[in-house]
Amino acid sequence: MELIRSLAQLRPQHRGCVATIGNFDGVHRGHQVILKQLQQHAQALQLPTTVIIFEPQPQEFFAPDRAPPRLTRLREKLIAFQRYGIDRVLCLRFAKTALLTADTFIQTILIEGLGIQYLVVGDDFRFGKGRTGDFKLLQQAGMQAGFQVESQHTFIVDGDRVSSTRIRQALRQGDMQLAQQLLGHPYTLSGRVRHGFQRGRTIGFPTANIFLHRHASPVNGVFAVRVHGLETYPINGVANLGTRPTVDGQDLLLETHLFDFQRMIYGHYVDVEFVKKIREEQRFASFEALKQQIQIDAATARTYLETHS
Ligand SMILES: Cc1cc2nc3c(=O)[nH]c(=O)nc-3n(C[C@H](O)[C@H](O)[C@H](O)COP(=O)(O)O)c2cc1C
Ligand SMILES: Nc1ncnc2c1ncn2[C@@H]1O[C@H](COP(=O)(O)OP(=O)(O)OP(=O)(O)O)[C@@H](O)[C@H]1O
Repeated sequence: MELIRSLAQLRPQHRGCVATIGNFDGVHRGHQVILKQLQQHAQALQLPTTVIIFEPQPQEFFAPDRAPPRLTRLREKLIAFQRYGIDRVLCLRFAKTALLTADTFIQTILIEGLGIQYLVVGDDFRFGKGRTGDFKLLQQAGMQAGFQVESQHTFIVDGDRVSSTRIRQALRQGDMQLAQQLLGHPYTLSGRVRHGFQRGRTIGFPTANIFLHRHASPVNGVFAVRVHGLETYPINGVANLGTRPTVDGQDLLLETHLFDFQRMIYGHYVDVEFVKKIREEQRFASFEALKQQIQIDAATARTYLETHS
């Protein structure tokens, strides 16, 4: 898969493709339907697939303080696109794209930049300055410029539209099963294991730490987890995602204690799959009280994972 980081990087060989546009936060089941459609048309037309995304995401650009925490960072989206067989990703800097009217967006990006032949979008897709562009406008432009546009029906689970907002809500409520159903895969956070303050090992719970480098996460609290990327099979564990109020922590940290595992894993890149929420993070009166609770959490997680494999 090829990543094209700006319009300026587009070359004549990138022209002629089957494309879609959007945030694709979570690359959830609604998005997956679009990606599948894209592939089918690309195969029929013998053209490559191109996904157009924006960085930062529009909400993060317009209201950075109010934007909800992302489900997937750029790296995770790219891994998902690759998994779904996408050929190219055009990642546009939204600061520039935000200024384009819908007509200019179509002309400069879709027609002159990519020379698209076929476009697939969701039925509520909006774009361009003031979100004035829609399926109808795309269709009119397509008739003039010679490309086809298809609108995909809203993908629904249990009577409601699958959306990144709904997935965030499920995660906030600790409903990992619903989140998985909407995502089409379990919710996972990835990162490199770093050194912690090493108090964990003094209480018998050494942890693999992943700094999330962000202010907010869609999930918080204590979870039964499966960690991928260390062995050929997943390793069970118990994790806390939070700021560790008991030890006056500040940064958002994902700390995982792996069961029956002793290897040094600093520097390893791992995927932590959130299987079951156990409880919210709390401030404990003492480190001893926290230790006792972690013992209970570990036993709860172990039992759950062993009985739900
Ligand atoms: C399963 C588990 C649950 C935890 N729950 C909490 C919690 O509720 N409140 C809290 O302040 N810290 C919690 N922690 C984080 C501990 O404060 C942290 O692991 C401890 O301070 C040791 O960190 P260090 O090894 O980086 O020094 C939890 C850690 C684990 C592994
Ligand atoms: N449930 C769905 N069914 C069909 N198409 C969808 C669905 N969710 C998103 N899409 C489409 O996928 C493409 C990329 O979506 P994007 O993430 O930008 O939009 P969105 O509608 O804001 O999604 P979300 O609400 O999930 O964040 C768009 O064309 C959008 O219309």
